[in-house]
Amino acid sequence: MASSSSLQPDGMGNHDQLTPLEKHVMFFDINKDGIIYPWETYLGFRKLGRNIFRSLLAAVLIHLVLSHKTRPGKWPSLLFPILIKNIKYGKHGSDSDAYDAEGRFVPEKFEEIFKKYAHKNANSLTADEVNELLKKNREPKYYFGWLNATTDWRLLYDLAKNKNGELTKEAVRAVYDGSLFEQMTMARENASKKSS
Ligand code: HEM
Ligand SMILES: [Ca+2]
Repeated sequence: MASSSSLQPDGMGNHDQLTPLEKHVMFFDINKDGIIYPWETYLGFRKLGRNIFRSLLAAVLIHLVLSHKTRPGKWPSLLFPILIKNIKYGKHGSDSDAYDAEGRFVPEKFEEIFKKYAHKNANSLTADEVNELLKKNREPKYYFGWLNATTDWRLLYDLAKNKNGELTKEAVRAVYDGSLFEQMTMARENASKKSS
């Protein structure tokens, strides 16, 4: 049966039925109505500790790129909403394919990332290894997808690298199932409680 969370009209309240890609973006849907507006993305990035400028930039770019892909009809909405139930249409090329076309997680593709690029340590990626991954995943002449993939991975590396400058397999796994963002905000909140 469904979890105890209240069901929204579009079913977004029921986490059990969400695909991993839907869970990946759920953190940014602050009022959990199934739609992410640019100000929610902005606040999500602020919660993750990004500064005002970077958070604004991320919100503008993400919504310019993804809003129309997830909305029916050909006219853009001036509020640039992203509909979570259609987030699979936001998939782009030059990615790892660890999300399939339906937004499901593909464990083999995830394992492949570490088999191919984790040279120094089998369970983590250095900055150079992330760059190598991006170079190898790059589809020729498809600059848009590559730019998107670069932003995803650089951002992930920046936010989630450990004190040795490595991105652990655990952290990458958690970005795919959507739990990383909650974990990071909890860690930040605990750290600020301790220091106050
Ligand atoms: C700190 C914030 C974020 C980080 C670190 C992040 C990171 C990532 C990573 C590493 C991937 C996997 C790419 C691959 O498999 O090669 C990904 C995929 C994706 N992300 Fe995010 N993401 C963030 C926020 C968002 C937001 C706010 C949205 C939209 C509302 C979003 C939408 C997507 C989509 C649609 C994909 C699938 C792309 C594909 O596989 O082609 N992400 N993200
Ligand atoms: Ca919302």
